[in-house]
Amino acid sequence: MIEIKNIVKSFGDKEVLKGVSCILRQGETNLIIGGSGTGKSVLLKCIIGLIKPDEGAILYNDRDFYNSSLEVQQSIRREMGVLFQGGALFDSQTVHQNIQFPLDMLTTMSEADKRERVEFCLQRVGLEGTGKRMPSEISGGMKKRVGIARAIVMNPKYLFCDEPNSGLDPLTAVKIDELIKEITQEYNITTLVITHDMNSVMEIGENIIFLHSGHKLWEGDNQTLMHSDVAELNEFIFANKLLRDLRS
Ligand SMILES: Nc1ncnc2c1ncn2[C@@H]1O[C@H](COP(=O)(O)OP(=O)(O)OP(=O)(O)O)[C@@H](O)[C@H]1O
Repeated sequence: MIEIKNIVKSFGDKEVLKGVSCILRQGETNLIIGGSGTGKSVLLKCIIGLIKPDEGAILYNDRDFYNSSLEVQQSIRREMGVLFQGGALFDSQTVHQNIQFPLDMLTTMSEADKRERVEFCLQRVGLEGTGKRMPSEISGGMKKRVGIARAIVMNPKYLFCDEPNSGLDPLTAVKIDELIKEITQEYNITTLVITHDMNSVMEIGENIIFLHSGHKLWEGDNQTLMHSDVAELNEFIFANKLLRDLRS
Protein backbone atom coordinates (compact mmCIF):
# COMPACT_ATOMS: atom_id res chain seq x y z
CA MET A 1 0.00 0.00 0.00
CA ILE A 2 1.15 3.54 -0.75
CA GLU A 3 -0.26 6.49 1.16
CA ILE A 4 -0.11 9.85 -0.57
CA LYS A 5 -0.58 12.61 1.96
CA ASN A 6 -1.35 16.19 1.06
CA ILE A 7 1.17 16.55 -1.79
CA VAL A 8 1.84 20.14 -2.84
CA LYS A 9 4.21 21.01 -5.70
CA SER A 10 4.86 24.30 -7.47
CA PHE A 11 7.21 25.28 -10.26
CA GLY A 12 8.02 28.95 -9.80
CA ASP A 13 4.71 30.65 -9.07
CA LYS A 14 2.73 27.88 -10.77
CA GLU A 15 1.11 25.58 -8.22
CA VAL A 16 0.68 22.25 -10.03
CA LEU A 17 -0.39 19.96 -7.15
CA LYS A 18 -2.54 21.64 -4.54
CA GLY A 19 -2.72 19.12 -1.70
CA VAL A 20 -3.41 15.67 -3.16
CA SER A 21 -4.11 12.76 -0.81
CA CYS A 22 -5.11 9.21 -1.66
CA ILE A 23 -4.32 5.58 -0.91
CA LEU A 24 -3.01 3.15 -3.52
CA ARG A 25 -4.15 -0.31 -2.54
CA GLN A 26 -2.10 -3.50 -2.66
CA GLY A 27 -3.12 -6.13 -5.21
CA GLU A 28 -5.18 -3.61 -7.18
CA THR A 29 -4.69 -1.52 -10.30
CA ASN A 30 -4.94 2.04 -9.05
CA LEU A 31 -5.48 4.60 -11.79
CA ILE A 32 -4.79 8.31 -11.89
CA ILE A 33 -6.87 9.92 -14.60
CA GLY A 34 -7.44 13.47 -15.76
CA GLY A 35 -7.01 15.81 -18.69
CA SER A 36 -3.74 17.09 -20.09
CA GLY A 37 -1.69 19.29 -17.79
CA THR A 38 -3.63 18.43 -14.61
CA GLY A 39 -0.52 17.18 -12.82
CA LYS A 40 -0.68 13.39 -13.29
CA SER A 41 2.95 13.00 -14.35
CA VAL A 42 4.19 15.41 -11.71
CA LEU A 43 2.33 13.40 -9.06
CA LEU A 44 3.83 10.15 -10.40
CA LYS A 45 7.31 11.70 -10.26
CA CYS A 46 6.70 12.84 -6.67
CA ILE A 47 5.59 9.32 -5.75
CA ILE A 48 8.61 7.57 -7.27
CA GLY A 49 11.12 10.07 -5.94
CA LEU A 50 12.05 11.90 -9.16
CA ILE A 51 10.60 15.24 -7.98
CA LYS A 52 10.59 16.23 -4.30
CA PRO A 53 7.23 17.65 -3.26
CA ASP A 54 7.16 21.04 -1.48
CA GLU A 55 4.82 19.64 1.16
CA GLY A 56 3.29 16.30 2.10
CA ALA A 57 4.46 12.73 2.47
CA ILE A 58 4.60 9.48 0.51
CA LEU A 59 4.39 6.37 2.69
CA TYR A 60 5.44 3.01 1.25
CA ASN A 61 3.93 0.45 3.63
CA ASP A 62 4.37 2.97 6.47
CA ARG A 63 7.90 4.03 5.40
CA ASP A 64 7.95 7.78 4.83
CA PHE A 65 10.02 8.01 1.63
CA TYR A 66 11.20 11.62 1.89
CA ASN A 67 11.89 11.37 5.62
CA SER A 68 13.93 8.20 5.42
CA SER A 69 17.65 7.57 5.36
CA LEU A 70 19.34 7.11 2.00
CA GLU A 71 19.54 3.36 2.71
CA VAL A 72 15.78 3.07 3.26
CA GLN A 73 15.10 5.20 0.18
CA GLN A 74 17.35 2.93 -1.86
CA SER A 75 15.63 -0.19 -0.59
CA ILE A 76 12.21 1.29 -1.45
CA ARG A 77 13.52 2.16 -4.92
CA ARG A 78 14.59 -1.46 -5.39
CA GLU A 79 11.01 -2.50 -4.70
CA MET A 80 9.71 -0.34 -7.56
CA GLY A 81 9.20 -1.39 -11.16
CA VAL A 82 8.54 1.32 -13.71
CA LEU A 83 7.07 1.02 -17.19
CA PHE A 84 7.96 4.27 -18.92
CA GLN A 85 5.71 5.85 -21.49
CA GLY A 86 7.73 5.11 -24.62
CA GLY A 87 8.96 1.78 -23.25
CA ALA A 88 12.42 3.37 -22.82
CA LEU A 89 14.25 0.36 -24.21
CA PHE A 90 17.92 0.59 -25.12
CA ASP A 91 17.94 0.31 -28.91
CA SER A 92 21.46 -1.10 -29.06
CA GLN A 93 20.67 -3.99 -26.71
CA THR A 94 18.68 -7.15 -27.34
CA VAL A 95 15.32 -7.78 -25.70
CA HIS A 96 17.05 -10.14 -23.26
CA GLN A 97 19.74 -7.60 -22.36
CA ASN A 98 17.11 -4.90 -21.84
CA ILE A 99 15.21 -7.04 -19.36
CA GLN A 100 18.39 -8.15 -17.62
CA PHE A 101 19.61 -4.56 -17.15
CA PRO A 102 18.15 -4.02 -13.60
CA LEU A 103 19.60 -7.38 -12.48
CA ASP A 104 23.04 -6.32 -13.78
CA MET A 105 22.81 -2.94 -12.04
CA LEU A 106 21.24 -3.90 -8.74
CA THR A 107 22.02 -7.52 -7.91
CA THR A 108 24.92 -9.91 -7.54
CA MET A 109 23.03 -12.81 -9.10
CA SER A 110 25.03 -15.32 -11.14
CA GLU A 111 24.78 -15.14 -14.95
CA ALA A 112 22.84 -18.42 -14.97
CA ASP A 113 20.31 -17.16 -12.39
CA LYS A 114 19.89 -13.89 -14.29
CA ARG A 115 19.30 -15.79 -17.53
CA GLU A 116 16.70 -17.98 -15.87
CA ARG A 117 14.89 -14.98 -14.33
CA VAL A 118 14.83 -13.12 -17.67
CA GLU A 119 13.47 -16.22 -19.44
CA PHE A 120 10.77 -16.54 -16.78
CA CYS A 121 9.72 -12.89 -17.23
CA LEU A 122 9.75 -13.19 -21.02
CA GLN A 123 7.48 -16.18 -20.74
CA ARG A 124 5.20 -14.40 -18.25
CA VAL A 125 4.56 -11.55 -20.69
CA GLY A 126 4.04 -13.95 -23.60
CA LEU A 127 7.32 -13.26 -25.39
CA GLU A 128 9.22 -16.53 -25.02
CA GLY A 129 11.76 -17.07 -27.78
CA THR A 130 12.18 -13.36 -28.62
CA GLY A 131 15.13 -12.60 -26.31
CA LYS A 132 17.66 -12.36 -29.12
CA ARG A 133 15.71 -9.79 -31.13
CA MET A 134 16.53 -6.10 -31.17
CA PRO A 135 13.87 -3.53 -30.15
CA SER A 136 13.76 -2.30 -33.77
CA GLU A 137 12.64 -5.78 -34.85
CA ILE A 138 9.53 -5.99 -32.65
CA SER A 139 6.11 -4.29 -32.68
CA GLY A 140 4.93 -1.48 -30.37
CA GLY A 141 2.83 -3.92 -28.32
CA MET A 142 5.79 -6.27 -27.95
CA LYS A 143 7.96 -3.35 -26.81
CA LYS A 144 5.43 -2.61 -24.06
CA ARG A 145 5.58 -6.26 -23.02
CA VAL A 146 9.37 -6.06 -22.88
CA GLY A 147 8.97 -2.92 -20.76
CA ILE A 148 6.63 -4.81 -18.42
CA ALA A 149 9.05 -7.77 -18.24
CA ARG A 150 11.86 -5.38 -17.30
CA ALA A 151 9.62 -3.67 -14.72
CA ILE A 152 8.84 -6.98 -12.98
CA VAL A 153 12.26 -8.62 -13.28
CA MET A 154 13.25 -7.50 -9.76
CA ASN A 155 10.00 -8.84 -8.25
CA PRO A 156 8.64 -5.38 -7.40
CA LYS A 157 6.20 -4.62 -4.61
CA TYR A 158 5.14 -1.47 -6.45
CA LEU A 159 4.56 -1.13 -10.19
CA PHE A 160 4.20 2.23 -11.96
CA CYS A 161 2.98 2.49 -15.53
CA ASP A 162 2.95 5.84 -17.30
CA GLU A 163 0.42 5.78 -20.16
CA PRO A 164 1.00 2.08 -20.94
CA ASN A 165 -1.36 2.21 -23.93
CA SER A 166 -0.01 5.22 -25.75
CA GLY A 167 0.52 4.48 -29.43
CA LEU A 168 -1.17 1.07 -29.39
CA ASP A 169 -4.19 -0.12 -31.39
CA PRO A 170 -7.30 -0.78 -29.22
CA LEU A 171 -6.96 -4.58 -29.27
CA THR A 172 -3.30 -4.55 -28.28
CA ALA A 173 -4.06 -1.88 -25.67
CA VAL A 174 -6.65 -4.15 -24.01
CA LYS A 175 -4.12 -7.02 -23.93
CA ILE A 176 -1.54 -4.81 -22.24
CA ASP A 177 -4.15 -3.67 -19.70
CA GLU A 178 -5.12 -7.26 -18.98
CA LEU A 179 -1.49 -8.24 -18.53
CA ILE A 180 -0.91 -5.41 -16.04
CA LYS A 181 -4.02 -6.39 -14.08
CA GLU A 182 -3.12 -10.10 -14.08
CA ILE A 183 0.42 -9.43 -12.88
CA THR A 184 -0.87 -7.08 -10.17
CA GLN A 185 -3.20 -9.73 -8.78
CA GLU A 186 -0.85 -12.67 -9.27
CA TYR A 187 2.04 -11.07 -7.35
CA ASN A 188 -0.11 -8.90 -5.04
CA ILE A 189 1.61 -5.72 -6.26
CA THR A 190 0.50 -2.15 -5.55
CA THR A 191 0.12 -0.90 -9.12
CA LEU A 192 -0.38 2.66 -10.28
CA VAL A 193 -1.32 3.42 -13.88
CA ILE A 194 -1.43 6.95 -15.27
CA THR A 195 -3.83 7.15 -18.17
CA HIS A 196 -6.40 9.16 -20.03
CA ASP A 197 -7.56 6.17 -21.99
CA MET A 198 -11.23 5.56 -21.11
CA ASN A 199 -11.05 1.95 -22.30
CA SER A 200 -8.38 1.25 -19.70
CA VAL A 201 -10.36 3.06 -17.07
CA MET A 202 -13.40 0.88 -17.67
CA GLU A 203 -11.37 -2.35 -18.07
CA ILE A 204 -8.98 -2.23 -15.16
CA GLY A 205 -9.99 0.71 -12.93
CA GLU A 206 -10.38 -0.85 -9.50
CA ASN A 207 -9.40 2.31 -7.64
CA ILE A 208 -9.62 5.46 -9.75
CA ILE A 209 -8.38 8.89 -8.71
CA PHE A 210 -9.52 11.82 -10.83
CA LEU A 211 -7.21 14.84 -10.85
CA HIS A 212 -8.31 18.25 -12.06
CA SER A 213 -6.20 21.41 -11.86
CA GLY A 214 -3.97 19.87 -9.22
CA HIS A 215 -6.83 18.73 -6.96
CA LYS A 216 -8.29 15.27 -6.42
CA LEU A 217 -11.93 15.82 -7.32
CA TRP A 218 -13.20 12.25 -7.22
CA GLU A 219 -12.20 8.74 -6.18
CA GLY A 220 -14.02 5.48 -6.82
CA ASP A 221 -14.13 2.42 -9.08
CA ASN A 222 -15.20 1.70 -12.65
CA GLN A 223 -18.69 0.74 -11.49
CA THR A 224 -19.43 4.09 -9.87
CA LEU A 225 -17.47 6.30 -12.28
CA MET A 226 -20.33 6.76 -14.74
CA HIS A 227 -22.71 7.91 -12.03
CA SER A 228 -20.75 10.63 -10.30
CA ASP A 229 -22.18 14.11 -9.88
CA VAL A 230 -18.79 15.81 -10.32
CA ALA A 231 -19.21 18.05 -13.36
CA GLU A 232 -15.50 18.09 -14.28
CA LEU A 233 -15.33 14.29 -14.16
CA ASN A 234 -18.42 13.93 -16.32
CA GLU A 235 -16.99 16.38 -18.81
CA PHE A 236 -13.79 14.30 -18.93
CA ILE A 237 -15.56 10.93 -19.28
CA PHE A 238 -18.26 11.94 -21.68
CA ALA A 239 -15.92 13.73 -24.05
CA ASN A 240 -15.91 10.23 -25.53
CA LYS A 241 -18.95 9.98 -27.85
CA LEU A 242 -19.39 6.25 -27.35
CA LEU A 243 -19.70 6.68 -23.60
CA ARG A 244 -22.04 9.64 -24.10
CA ASP A 245 -24.26 7.45 -26.25
CA LEU A 246 -24.11 4.63 -23.70
CA ARG A 247 -25.33 6.98 -21.00
CA SER A 248 -28.30 8.28 -22.99
N1 LIG B 1 9.82 20.36 -14.52
C1 LIG B 1 8.81 21.23 -14.69
N2 LIG B 1 9.01 22.55 -14.65
C2 LIG B 1 8.00 23.43 -14.81
N3 LIG B 1 6.72 23.06 -15.03
C3 LIG B 1 6.44 21.76 -15.10
C4 LIG B 1 7.46 20.76 -14.93
N4 LIG B 1 6.89 19.54 -15.04
C5 LIG B 1 5.58 19.77 -15.27
N5 LIG B 1 5.31 21.09 -15.29
C6 LIG B 1 3.99 21.70 -15.51
O1 LIG B 1 3.08 21.09 -14.61
C7 LIG B 1 1.80 20.97 -15.22
C8 LIG B 1 1.31 19.55 -15.11
O2 LIG B 1 2.14 18.72 -15.94
P1 LIG B 1 1.97 17.15 -16.02
O3 LIG B 1 3.04 16.68 -16.95
O4 LIG B 1 1.93 16.57 -14.67
O5 LIG B 1 0.55 17.00 -16.71
P2 LIG B 1 -0.22 15.67 -17.08
O6 LIG B 1 -1.50 15.68 -16.32
O7 LIG B 1 0.66 14.49 -16.90
O8 LIG B 1 -0.53 15.92 -18.63
P3 LIG B 1 -0.48 14.91 -19.90
O9 LIG B 1 -1.69 14.03 -19.77
O10 LIG B 1 -0.60 15.84 -21.07
O11 LIG B 1 0.82 14.17 -19.86
C9 LIG B 1 1.94 21.45 -16.67
O12 LIG B 1 1.46 22.78 -16.76
C10 LIG B 1 3.44 21.40 -16.90
O13 LIG B 1 3.85 22.39 -17.80
